[in-house]
Amino acid sequence: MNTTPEDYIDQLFQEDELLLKVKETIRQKGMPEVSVAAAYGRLLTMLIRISGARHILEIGALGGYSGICLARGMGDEGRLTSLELKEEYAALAGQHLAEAGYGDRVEYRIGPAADSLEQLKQEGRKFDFFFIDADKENYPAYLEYAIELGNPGAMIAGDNCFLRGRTLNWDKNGPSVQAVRRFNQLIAEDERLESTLLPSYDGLALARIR
Ligand SMILES: C[S@@+](CC[C@H](N)C(=O)[O-])C[C@H]1O[C@@H](n2cnc3c(N)ncnc32)[C@H](O)[C@@H]1O
Repeated sequence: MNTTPEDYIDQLFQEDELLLKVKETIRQKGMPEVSVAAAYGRLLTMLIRISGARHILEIGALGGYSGICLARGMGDEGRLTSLELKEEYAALAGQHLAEAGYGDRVEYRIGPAADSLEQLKQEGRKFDFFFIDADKENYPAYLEYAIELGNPGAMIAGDNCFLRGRTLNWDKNGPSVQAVRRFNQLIAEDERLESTLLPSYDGLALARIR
């Protein structure tokens, strides 16, 4: 009997108690169970640690699972800014980040991420690492903002590039599918980026701003 590479990896690497608790709370509250795959969460921690990123921007907080993974890679100077549409989700994420020990190093901005991104741009804020994981129709716009708000050498990660197979199914052409295809194409072709796309789980785009 064969197992998938993803199941094999998930069995090898166990999530710690706090991350399991975040997932359980999301389940109990009836929130969407769409936290980043555990293996990609670990990858985010590693990328932030390796790159030394200090100013980190997350788009889509949910219950704080990826926020904890991002924060775990930060050094003492690291700060996480997280954009979330729903106030109750941001509150829960903030609670979990506090439990993880990062309560004083995370800022939540509530409302449509496009508005918060414009506000951050007006404030002249710059970031070293972006994790894009919110409404798919705005992925191309979020990528453009990330390039504008990124310091040279900043990294961009974007989750769900395959939309559970819909991106790869040419019979599917809804607005989210078209937007994610456009995002993937920009990731591949934009000359301001060096980039790749990891094919496991739901697909993770990785780029570095030149
Ligand atoms: C896939 S979940 C994020 C999961 C989270 N990054 C994690 O892995 O733990 C997407 C989140 O984006 C939020 N969201 C949806 N549309 C948004 C928008 N226009 N602006 C900001 N956040 C949005 C949703 O409320 C949801 O919490």
